[in-house]
Amino acid sequence: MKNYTSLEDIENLEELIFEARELKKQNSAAEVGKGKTLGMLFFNPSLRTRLSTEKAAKLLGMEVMVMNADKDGWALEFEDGAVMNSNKAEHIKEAAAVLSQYCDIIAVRAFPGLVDREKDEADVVLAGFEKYATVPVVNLESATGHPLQALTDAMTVSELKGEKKPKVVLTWAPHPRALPQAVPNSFVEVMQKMDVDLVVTNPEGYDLNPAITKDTPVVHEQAEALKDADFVYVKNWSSYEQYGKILSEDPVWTFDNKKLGLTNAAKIMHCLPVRRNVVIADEVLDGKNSVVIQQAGNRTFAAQAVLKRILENSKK
Ligand SMILES: NCCC[C@H](NC(=O)CCC(=O)O)C(=O)O
Ligand SMILES: NC(=O)OP(=O)(O)O
Repeated sequence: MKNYTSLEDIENLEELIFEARELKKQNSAAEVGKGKTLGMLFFNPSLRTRLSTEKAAKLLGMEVMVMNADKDGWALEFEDGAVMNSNKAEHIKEAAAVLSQYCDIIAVRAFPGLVDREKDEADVVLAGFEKYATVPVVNLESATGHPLQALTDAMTVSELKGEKKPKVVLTWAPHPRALPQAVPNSFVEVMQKMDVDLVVTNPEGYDLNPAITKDTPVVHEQAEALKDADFVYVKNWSSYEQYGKILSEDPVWTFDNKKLGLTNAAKIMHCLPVRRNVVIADEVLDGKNSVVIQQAGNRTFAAQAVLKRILENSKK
């Protein structure tokens, strides 16, 4: 693994999950990152990604530098050939090259604008770092994907599934704000790599990018999709078709105990942060089927597995 910017960077998912689960058992410091520095740039807020990735790096012996790049850094220009006579003070060419001298791995969080689909799909911030950094780059949630979350989700399913091939349902839920498709995109991509029956359910108008769902069934009847589910991943996203729009806030899609009753006593997952009683009802989040805390706990070990792979690879 050279970079970790999308699920495509995983050579063998099963091995990587195994590694993360082994690291969880050890939960102890290693030497592989000694003398190496992780630099993390956040263009958006974070609790889990920021702290679990920092913890993961430290467990590997790395030094960590974190910057709220949106607030504390110079406004960055990403366009090639731009005449920088407006509000952007620094070009990604210099920023990435300079950071590459301070860091052995650069990790970046940059959400989409949710206005211009083409622009978001170009993932300019992450792609800019990938292009101009001379060290490995890790995606901490970009405009289109959240692969560290997805690896965590895959690890959590692997820990909790029984002998039989599980039915995994990704269901849309309402939310007052327009949210990215990054988390559901990466969840679909990672589940497609696993031995599970995956179904996506969402209201009409909320179908994810068909280039991502591919032949995964997309059902507009939530109750039908939830039938016999062993895992339900609840998540809001804004419309992909009417890009970035909120088309519905219908509470009929909120995940409550009645919905849980339609499943095969499913484990309930969410990446967090979650809006209680809008996305998922208290009774579910506080009930025994919720695994969201275990899921968030696994973030450390998924990140550790990825950073370890990158460090080992860059030693060669
Ligand atoms: N990193 C995990 C989720 C981040 C983001 N959620 C949010 O922005 C929720 C914020 C709110 O509830 O206002 C998302 O859905 O991609
Ligand atoms: N799940 C997740 O990425 O959480 P944060 O946004 O708090 O990092």
